[in-house]
Amino acid sequence: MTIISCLRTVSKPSLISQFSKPKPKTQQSCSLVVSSIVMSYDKELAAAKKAASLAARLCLKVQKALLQSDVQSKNDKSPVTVADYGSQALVSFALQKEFPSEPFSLVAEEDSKDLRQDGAQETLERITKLVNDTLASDGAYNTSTLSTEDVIRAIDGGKSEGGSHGRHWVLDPIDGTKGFVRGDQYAIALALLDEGKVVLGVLACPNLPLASIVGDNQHSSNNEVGCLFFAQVGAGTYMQSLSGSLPVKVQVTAIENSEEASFFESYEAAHSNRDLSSLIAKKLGVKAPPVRIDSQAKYGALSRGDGAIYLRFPRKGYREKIWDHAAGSIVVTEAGGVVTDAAGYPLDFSKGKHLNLQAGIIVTNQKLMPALLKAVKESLEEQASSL
Ligand SMILES: Nc1ncnc2c1ncn2[C@@H]1O[C@H](COP(=O)(O)O)[C@@H](OP(=O)(O)O)[C@H]1O
Ligand SMILES: [Mg+2]
Ligand SMILES: [Mg+2]
Ligand SMILES: [Mg+2]
Repeated sequence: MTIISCLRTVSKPSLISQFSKPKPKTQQSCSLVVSSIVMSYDKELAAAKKAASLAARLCLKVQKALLQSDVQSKNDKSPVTVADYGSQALVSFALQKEFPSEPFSLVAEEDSKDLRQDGAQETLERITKLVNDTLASDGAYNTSTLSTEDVIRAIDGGKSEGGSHGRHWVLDPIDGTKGFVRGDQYAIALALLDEGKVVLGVLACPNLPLASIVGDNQHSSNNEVGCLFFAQVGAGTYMQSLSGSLPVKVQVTAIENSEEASFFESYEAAHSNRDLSSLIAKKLGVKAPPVRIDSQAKYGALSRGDGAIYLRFPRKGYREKIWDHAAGSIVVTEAGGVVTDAAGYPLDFSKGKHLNLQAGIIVTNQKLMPALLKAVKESLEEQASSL
């Protein structure tokens, strides 16, 4: 049996242990190969790319036609649009359609509570029409028209709590809702957790240019927008255009001198402590001004070497959600980057919907991480002592 065919036979971790029993010689050599090779999630990745691309198509359509009346108010005051719900319904529906015989678990940002209120019927019908129109324009799932109840059911497919056992899809149907409403950057972010670890991630960034958004390259002749980043554990990170170009392998920047680095932070000032990031940048000798964009498009941009650092320091008490970082983190780590909390610990996606973090999230390449961690530590101490 060749390495490739051996890999294809292994679709569940439990099968790996079967290889450890005494076996004919060919299977023994196969078990050695399997134990040293990471599992393949090709089928899941293909489904995730398809679902996220479809959701991106829906979002693009809505963003074009966005009216202020589409914006509802949620308890946490963040705007939720018909595109958030439509995107979640589509991805949830598509994944269930792709894997009909497997248990389905989806941890996702939205739920249908507001859509079940009196007066929300018209919004629900608009979402349902959008979902049906998008499915029909693609023709991929060969499905009959969905009812409003089907759409509610699909949205509420995302009620899982996640955790350290089994498989859970993790979805942010529109990350960067504020950017979406402004007409700026946003992402459809989909990841898969297996036994608490992120094993694949897809970021559809409909407004992100294919050319670099940082430094000299930003004046490239290629002004096409719409990127799809995808990564699978052990298999690297790739980018293609949402219009379907061939994927290219991407790598984080190789910069070793922090003075040449430029850094990303949130566009929204309320999402991260800018005084702290500018103190850190100063300690590192960073000369370029911060690049401020919404959503996990920051992780996508970093994965292909636009900029070198991402700094995120929410206010005290804010709890980060796994759907805001799961897909982005594997897209960066598979491209050779490092994603940790402010104390240098890896992010733990196995504890349910939230991440338990020390102070913030920092991202850079392996060479710059030690200097970045030192600058973060010193800056946090300085800020604390000045209070
Ligand atoms: N006060 C706050 N601090 C940090 N993050 C916040 C925040 N309020 C909202 N967010 C999160 O920041 C995400 C956007 O990230 P960014 O700042 O990188 O654009 C939002 O995702 P949604 O837009 O999906 O709600 C939301 O989950
Ligand atoms: Mg939100
Ligand atoms: Mg989000
Ligand atoms: Mg969101």
